[in-house]
Amino acid sequence: MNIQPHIQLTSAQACERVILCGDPARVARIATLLADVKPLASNREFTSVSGEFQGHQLLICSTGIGAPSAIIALEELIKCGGKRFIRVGSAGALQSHIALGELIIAEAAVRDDGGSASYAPVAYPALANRVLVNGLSDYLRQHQQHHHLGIVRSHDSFYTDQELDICRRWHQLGVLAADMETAALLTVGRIRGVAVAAVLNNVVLYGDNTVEGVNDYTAAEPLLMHGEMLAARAALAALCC
Ligand SMILES: O=P(O)(O)O[C@H]1O[C@H](CO)[C@@H](O)[C@H]1O
Ligand SMILES: O=c1cc[nH]c(=O)[nH]1
Repeated sequence: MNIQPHIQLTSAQACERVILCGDPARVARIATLLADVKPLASNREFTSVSGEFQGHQLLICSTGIGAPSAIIALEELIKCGGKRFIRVGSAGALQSHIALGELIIAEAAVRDDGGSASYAPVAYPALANRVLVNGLSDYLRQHQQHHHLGIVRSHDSFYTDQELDICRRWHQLGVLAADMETAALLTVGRIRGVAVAAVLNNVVLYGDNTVEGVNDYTAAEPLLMHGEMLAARAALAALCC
């Protein structure tokens, strides 16, 4: 049984259903929704726990920031038996009708990342798994939670001098929000034949300062924590239906 070099898991911890998130601290917060939680591994940016939800075994694993580490986590989790993945992430809105803490379900993603480009030309679409997308939106609709469905953009840069112009361009094209991992996860998931989707918590209003918005995304911010836990509940429902 080979131990995967980065996530430090083996197929002995096999779990078909997986929640992915960027921040390792989010793993413990999402795990409060599970029963029988067991810490599995913590290596670099990859922290994982297992647990049970409504009779189903699940794994939660952090992926760090950006496409390369997200792809590494996805590839190694697939080797450990992962088949269905939902990213519970955060994003910055690219449209002014998206409020703080509101959720965005990615139907597809603009591939402005370098990681997915090493797998397929950018003309290859980054498309979410339809069953998981429906599961996420069904849960939010049933719980009367206003949410958004559409295209997000995944990027590699935070601090270039062109960020405002880049955001304005994708805003004009109707893209809903920006994150850094969704496009890579959707692309590599498709290529590997596993189901992947993403539900993103809006932590920055369109037009507001991105750095300040990301800085405010802490466990002390109730609106953003509400969005995070709602995203996690929707992901659990979609993975376990
Ligand atoms: O909160 P997570 O899931 O990490 O998502 C977003 O936050 C990070 C940037 O601050 C990037 O990883 C971006 O995709
Ligand atoms: O623009 C943004 C805001 C939050 N997180 C991102 O990845 N991008």
